Amino acid sequence: MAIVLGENQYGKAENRLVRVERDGDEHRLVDLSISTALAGDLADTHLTGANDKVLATDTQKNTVLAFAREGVGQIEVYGLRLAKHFVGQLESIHRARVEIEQYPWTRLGPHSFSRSGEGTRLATVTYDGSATVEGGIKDLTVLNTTDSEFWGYPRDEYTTLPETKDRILATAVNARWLFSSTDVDWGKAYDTARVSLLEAFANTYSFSLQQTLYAMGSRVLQTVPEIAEIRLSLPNKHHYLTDLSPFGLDNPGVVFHVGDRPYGLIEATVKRDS
Ligand SMILES: O=c1[nH]c(=O)c2[nH]c(=O)[nH]c2[nH]1
Repeated sequence: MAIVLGENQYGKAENRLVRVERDGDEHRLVDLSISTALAGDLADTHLTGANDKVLATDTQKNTVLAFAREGVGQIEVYGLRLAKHFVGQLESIHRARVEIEQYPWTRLGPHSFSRSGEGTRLATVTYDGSATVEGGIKDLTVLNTTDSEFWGYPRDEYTTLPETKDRILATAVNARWLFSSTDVDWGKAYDTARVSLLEAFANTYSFSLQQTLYAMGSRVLQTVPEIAEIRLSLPNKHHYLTDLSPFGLDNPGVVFHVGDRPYGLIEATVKRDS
């Protein structure tokens, strides 16, 4: 039986990096997690342990930190700088993937901040001679207290879910979008995509989370021309109306208990037809 090495990559995962920008009395904060992953002519280290083609993961970590000295800027640009550097560094490295998460902070004062819930910004840059950039957002928790129904689904011997003409709809948006170019105003694209997701969620009268997902994805494609497609993964954060009748109380849509798990997970890609 022949045994061969399959696909492989290696890197330093989840480098946590905070950069403080002190130009002036009002400081700015950049809070990131960066994961690097390199691939290429790396059979030797797996098969014989010869490491002459391996850019050490410790070196990758140091590079991530050293590059931040000069400035981070938009995370897509920082990712592109790093990915191109890694591929240029050793003949053996053919592809670099840099995944960045940027945690949001709200200003409290000139040098004070609080972590905010406006969603974690994501960027994944892949460089193998040409560059691919994906943006995204995760942990953007949203909720509509009404304008959500779910009914008309088939019933079989295992169906117990009552149909509803009024429910809470809540999710934590997890979205990734593929840019068709690297010549993009990254900050504007992110802000526009984020606002579009929120507006479409808030303004869609929903008959299913699937319908809301499609509306959210469509809105992003309508408002950010450089985005070719968007993948959405939306957990349905179920809110169950609590039965208060044992206590002699009614419950006209006031008290809910929130289900943790299991949860519905609604996922789809929305893309341009071309
Ligand atoms: O929006 C929903 N989509 C579903 O597919 C589904 N399934 C379910 O039990 N509740 C819901 N809600």
